[in-house]
Amino acid sequence: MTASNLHTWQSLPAAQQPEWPDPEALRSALAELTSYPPLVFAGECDQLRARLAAVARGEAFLLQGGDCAEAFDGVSADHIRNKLKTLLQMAAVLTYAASVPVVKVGRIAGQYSKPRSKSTETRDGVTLPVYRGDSVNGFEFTPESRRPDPERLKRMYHASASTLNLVRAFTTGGYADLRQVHAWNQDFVRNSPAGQRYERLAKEIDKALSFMNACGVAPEEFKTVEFYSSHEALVLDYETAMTRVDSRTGELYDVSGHMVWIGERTRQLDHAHIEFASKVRNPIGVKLGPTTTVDEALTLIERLDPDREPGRLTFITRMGAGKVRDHLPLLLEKVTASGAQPVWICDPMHGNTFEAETGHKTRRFDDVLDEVKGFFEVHRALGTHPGGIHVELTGDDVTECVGGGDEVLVDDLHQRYETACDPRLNRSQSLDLAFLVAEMYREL
Ligand SMILES: O=C[C@H](O)[C@H](O)COP(=O)(O)O
Ligand SMILES: C=C(OP(=O)(O)O)C(=O)O
Repeated sequence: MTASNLHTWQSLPAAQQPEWPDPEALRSALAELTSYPPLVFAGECDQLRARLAAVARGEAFLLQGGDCAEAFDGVSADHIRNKLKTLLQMAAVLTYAASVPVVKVGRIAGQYSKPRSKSTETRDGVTLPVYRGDSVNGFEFTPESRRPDPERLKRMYHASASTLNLVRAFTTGGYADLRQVHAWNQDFVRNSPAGQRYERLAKEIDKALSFMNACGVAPEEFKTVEFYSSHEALVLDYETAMTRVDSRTGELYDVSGHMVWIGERTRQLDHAHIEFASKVRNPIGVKLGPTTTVDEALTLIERLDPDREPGRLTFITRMGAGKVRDHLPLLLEKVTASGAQPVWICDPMHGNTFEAETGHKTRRFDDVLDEVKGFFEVHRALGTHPGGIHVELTGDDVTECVGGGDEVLVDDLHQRYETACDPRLNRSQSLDLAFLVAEMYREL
């Protein structure tokens, strides 16, 4: 793969791209981005591919999660720590309670662009461009803020760099040390039912660690955590500007994140996003909604993983709780019969969104759980591996999804509804989900 054929996507239709009003400003921002250092190293992407290959073989479980849309003003130590803490707690639950190695991937350090159902938004008779993520325009409903501004692509790079820097510091500098399992459970979550359940599990982990310590075993793996970044590769100009030739191999890598995925709205086989993804060596995810046909899934494999390399391709199914049991079996059966071995994970969020009577976009925790259950049932019936979950979550105590052990009611939604786009699980709902998924995994 050479840099010269990276641009082939530009002759194809590209859905969901911003309409930048000033082409010269765009060119200048992209030229600057092209000169910036990579955010991740190609060798790390290869390492993640190897970890995902273990998931594809049924030897590990993928936990992918984070914000629906990261925001520039969310780049603070507290926000980043809380998100990471949530993922570390979920991973501890899954590893200990389901006895499976967990590959940890954040929707983090690059998740700044959103595909939208409509290109405009109307309020009180005023129509403006829709908010497409902080990489494109502002959330505030004013003409100035909603005007796409390519300078934001540079801010996205810097916000991703600061986030990743802190994540690397936390995960290798002692914060993610397994002996900190209790410390991750301080603050508001501690007294929730999930927090209390977690505390009991953390005590067991402590005991196991003390026992191993007494036996003279203190593996380095307990002190640091391998953690990877991922985001939707949506704004192709940005992703292209962040793609580099790997000096070791001469191959192209999108160095804006370790893993990138193509969304449900941009996975058309003859469109630009799949063409772009086919050119880079990163692990690639593709969202598969309920309308996905067997032919589409097989062609995606042909386009993105022609060598059938385990770990290269992850199918992220997001069918909806009411559809997963009907739509997933045929896809899974035919893809497996074709000899391909993608990783299959379940996004139980995007097929289960609805508008509550209060006007908030929300999701029911029970629907989220039911979709994961359906996903596990289908895999169990076909003898394939339910490889992981992909969740929109936050470490903060928000009220965006209804239900969970520390129940959020529809009437509570207005209290701390902070998302810029879709509703996320809060920390205790995320922990609830991890415990329930661990139970499902144990029963396989
Ligand atoms: O996260 C997914 C999509 O970007 C989101 O669901 C689109 O939301 P919309 O239907 O409000 O545009
Ligand atoms: C837009 C998203 O999901 P989907 O493409 O599945 O709708 C997302 O995960 O942010």
